[in-house]
Amino acid sequence: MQYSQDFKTAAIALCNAGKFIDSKGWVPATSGNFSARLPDGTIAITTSGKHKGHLQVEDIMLIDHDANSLDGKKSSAETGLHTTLYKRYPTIQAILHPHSINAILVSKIFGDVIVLENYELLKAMHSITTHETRITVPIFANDQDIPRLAHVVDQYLDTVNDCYGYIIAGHGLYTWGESILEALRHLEALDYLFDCELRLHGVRKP
Ligand SMILES: CSC[C@@H](O)[C@@H](O)C(=O)COP(=O)(O)O
Ligand SMILES: [Zn+2]
Repeated sequence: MQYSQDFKTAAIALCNAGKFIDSKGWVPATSGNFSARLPDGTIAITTSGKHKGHLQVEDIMLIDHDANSLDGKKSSAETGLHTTLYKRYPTIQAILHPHSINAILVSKIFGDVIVLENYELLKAMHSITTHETRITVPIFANDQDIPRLAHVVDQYLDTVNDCYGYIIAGHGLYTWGESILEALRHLEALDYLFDCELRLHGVRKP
């Protein structure tokens, strides 16, 4: 398979994102998956079962927007969650899914959603310009049936205007952005804000 320059650039950026995310302890074992949409609409995505902190360019593969492999490799088990988001949001170009402890703790403590408001760091989120903002991060029950889970997420997203990410209970966070860097910024900000809420609720020591 002859990969395009766009693919190679995205693959290197996803590998580097993985190193950073792993340095935070957010992708233990072989957990997590990442993707980036290329200008021609195809998607560079992590192959299944690799350690996401030690990714090599060969661990990134190419799929079409319906999740079909274009290079014969096996994509993430959660590919359907990525393609559903790309179909819904034409402007997003990257999706990151870590298994961060804070996201998991949040899902054990809060109910169907966690609300984040009056934090300066909310301005790290796309198009938010003031701390006087409230964002809602929904929490969905985990499900090994990915098409069914993708449908539940998609139905929820039909009902809201802005959404920066969602938590799968006991599992991890999905977040996205208009670039890999923006998705990384959203991930780091959300994890920090989850940490604030967990400390407020006495789950973590201040
Ligand atoms: C190591 S368990 C984690 C997996 O079940 C899954 O949730 C995950 O995030 C990674 O799956 P992958 O197929 O490598 O993309
Ligand atoms: Zn996962």
